Parts: sequence; structure tokens; C-alpha cells
Amino acid sequence: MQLRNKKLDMDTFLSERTEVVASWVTGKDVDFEEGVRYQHSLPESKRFSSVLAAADREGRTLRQPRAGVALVDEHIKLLQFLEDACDLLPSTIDAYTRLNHYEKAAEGIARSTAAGTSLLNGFPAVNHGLKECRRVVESLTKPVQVRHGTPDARLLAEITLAAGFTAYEGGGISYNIPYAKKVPLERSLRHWQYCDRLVGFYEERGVRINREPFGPLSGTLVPPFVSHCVAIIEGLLALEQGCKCITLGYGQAGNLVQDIAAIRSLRELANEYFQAAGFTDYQLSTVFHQWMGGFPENEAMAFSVICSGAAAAALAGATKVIVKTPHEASGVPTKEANKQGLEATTQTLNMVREQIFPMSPTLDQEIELIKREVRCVLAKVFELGEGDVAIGTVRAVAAGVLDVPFAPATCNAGKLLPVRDNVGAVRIFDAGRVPLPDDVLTFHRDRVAERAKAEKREASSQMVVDDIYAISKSRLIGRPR
Ligand SMILES: CCC[C@H]1O[C@@H](n2cnc3c(N)ncnc32)[C@H](O)[C@@H]1O
Repeated sequence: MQLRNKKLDMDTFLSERTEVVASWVTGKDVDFEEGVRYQHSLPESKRFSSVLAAADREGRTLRQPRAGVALVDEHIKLLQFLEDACDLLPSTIDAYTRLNHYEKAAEGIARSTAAGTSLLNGFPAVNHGLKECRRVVESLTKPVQVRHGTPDARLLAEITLAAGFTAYEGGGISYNIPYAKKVPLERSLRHWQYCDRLVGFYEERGVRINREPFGPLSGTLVPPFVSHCVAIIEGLLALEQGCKCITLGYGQAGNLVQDIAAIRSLRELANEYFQAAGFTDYQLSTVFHQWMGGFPENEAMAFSVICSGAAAAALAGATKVIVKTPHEASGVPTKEANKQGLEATTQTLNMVREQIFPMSPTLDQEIELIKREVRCVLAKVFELGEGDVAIGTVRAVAAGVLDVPFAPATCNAGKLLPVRDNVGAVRIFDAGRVPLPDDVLTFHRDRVAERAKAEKREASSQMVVDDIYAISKSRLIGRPR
């Protein structure tokens, strides 16, 4: 396997770049030097890294929606409509572009133009190309990030970074395992080394681009240690390629103490692993994603889920919260619904931001538990990779050591089965082949047994199914009827 966690040299990168920019007609418009000049021309108020740094200094939690539509003018109108209600802007990329099906994206643009409304589920940035993407950036006053789900995001990165987007979400694991079925992990990891090296080249020219691995993964009952392991690995891979501004993320699970423990442990563990790997001059921030699972159709109840996530994000001290909308149960939200999600989040953030969630033995126990679990799994990843975390990742996923619950990728073992305990914290029902110490497994087993006793039923996969639907049915824990 030629994959190595080593910084790509210029020759390797440039020879690959020829193929990347030729992979769709709009690639020919990208000129790296011109992109560097344009990035330097942006005011600090439009640079993700500056806004994130200020928020961390001030202890503020920033608001960011997801948003993306097919046509440029509509996308600009959408983001202009949202920008007064948030701190950071997205451009959510459509599903065809995520699969590099640019010809289908082109058809979608044509059909959307004919229909006078967006018929794509996101913004097809590659098809629109550099100038049109730059027109988006020019039309806004806030920093813009590319949010997508692309295993091969090389051309998308070339175009959007040269166009002035100042943050890029994703990674070789987090945009493969939860998003793709049959993309070999080595391939997506290698493609993302290219993306990270490109960010590293911008960094070497004084342009700081924020990199945000996709935290929530399958977004379905993912235990904190699982998403933390992936986030930390992708942070290490990005740092190796010269990225300096890393935001690590986590998806709300629903038990407040566990969610706060997750964000606080994530920051501490990232610093522990980044510094152990010899990196010191990086900028670290965290992002909390409001509930990523099934939502209630009832919009008032959806707002309640949104606000519970906003409260957790602020109490956890997350640098950023990714905001959901009351249309989550139905699909791509209207701009009005998107803005309402932001406004509800703002109200809760404003009411919570001056409050301190006290340390407690329970919170401390959750933080320590997550740290132990992450350290166990990552030790195995490094061992399997004989010190190389990229190789170790591929082998760990193949061995079921890294295992993302409810993920579609065939390379993912899918043996780890989570379930909520009697207070709604996500625990391990079946560890599969994840190497956790016996006392940790006993802790999880005892917590699950408490619930089984309370519900007068055996712990079972039925409990797991009940939990998956619970929040959309206005519960946290999937209790038997
Ligand atoms: C991992 C991201 C999944 C979530 O990302 C949101 N999402 C996806 N596409 C759009 C879009 N075009 N506009 C606004 N939100 C969008 C939905 O919440 C979805 O559950």
C-alpha cells in the first residue's frame, strides 16, 4: 500500500494536479497564484480562521447553518438572507458533485433553470466554476465554508479555495465511511492528503484555510469515542500536510452531561495527540452539530430539538454550533425555515452563554471514560500502522477496531452496536471488535442493564431500533410503549 502519512512533495502534488484540474472543464480556470492573491485580498472579517480565533478568545459559540441551492443567483440570495442571523456561512454542495458526477450536476442546473427553482440538494460549485464561486464570496459579508460529503474532493477544493472560500469540511474517513459504499479507504485518504496539501500550500503563502473533519459520521447513536478517534486521526493527517487551523466536531447525542463531556474531552484529546505528534503551532477549535438523527415533523418540536442542541453547544464551550431547521424531517429547508433555526439557536445561545455548567463527579467520569476509550482505540490504530496513522487507519477499519455504527461503507465492520442507557447516554450494547478494556465494557453493560431492568425487558437490538426513532417521536430514549 503506497499510502503513507507523509507530507506530499511538490512534484508529486503538481503531477497529480494536472489530472485533477483536467477532470472537468472548469478546472482550467484555476490559477493557484491568482487564488493566493485573491485570498490575501479578503478582509479578516471574511476569513474563517480569524473569526474562529476571536470566538475562542471571547468564549463565544458561533452559529453556522447548512445551505445550498442549484443556481448561483438563488444561492447568493439564500446566503444573503441568512447572513445577518449567523456568524459563519456554508455552501452545502449537491449530491451529484459529491460523487464527481458533474455531467448530472450540469443536467440539474439546466432543469433548475427551466423550472425556476432548485432541483438539486446543494450548490454545484465545480460546474459553476471559479468566477461564479467568487461572485458568491464577493456578494457576502461573512466567511464562507464548503460543506459536502465527497470522497474525492480535490477539484472542488482547487476551485472553491481559489474562489475565496476560507474553510473546507471533510476528510478521508469522515467523508467516506458515512457517505460512500465502495470507495476504498486508501483512495479517499490519499485524495484528502491532496486536499490538505493544497491547504498547506495556501498556508505556506500566508493564507490560512480552516479544515473541519466531519464530526458526526453516521449521525446515529455514534459513541463519543468513535467520532473522536476519527476526528483526531483526520486532524493529524491534515497537520502533516501543513494545515494549521483545525476544527474538530461531534454530533449531539442528547444526554446533556455526555454531550458536554464529549466536547470538552475532544479539545483536550486533540491537544494531547497533536502535541505528542510534534505539532505545536496550530489553531484548534470545536464544533457541535445539533442532532443529526431523525427529527420530529412537528415544527414546534423540531425547534425544541434545535434549542436543546444550542444549549448543549454553549454549555460545552464549543467554538461553533451547526444549526438545524424545522424542515429537517421533510428535506431541504426554505430560506425562511433555515433562518428560523438560526434565530431559535440565537435566543438559546444568548440565554445560556453567561451560564457555567458545573464540574461534577458524573461529568468528570464521562470525560475520563471517553479519554480512556479513545486512547485504547488509537493505541491500536498506531500499533496496526507500525506508527503510521494513515496505514493504521486502513488496517484498523478492516479489523473492526475503528467501527462506525450504521455506516454504509462495505469496508466498515458495522459490528459495534450502541444503545441508550436509562438516562439517555449512548452506551455500547455490542463492542464488536473494538478493543476496549473489560472494566470499560462492564461500565457500559451495567448502564444498559439498569435500563433493561427499568423497562422490564432484555437489552436487545429492538432497544436500538427504538432509540433510533425516539427523538422523531418526541422522546430521547426509545421506551417500550
Ligand atoms: C451531514 C449533513 C446532513 C444534513 O445537512 C442538512 N442539509 C443538507 N443539504 C442541505 C441544504 N441544501 N440546505 C440546508 N441544509 C441541508 C440537513 O439537515 C441534513 O440532515
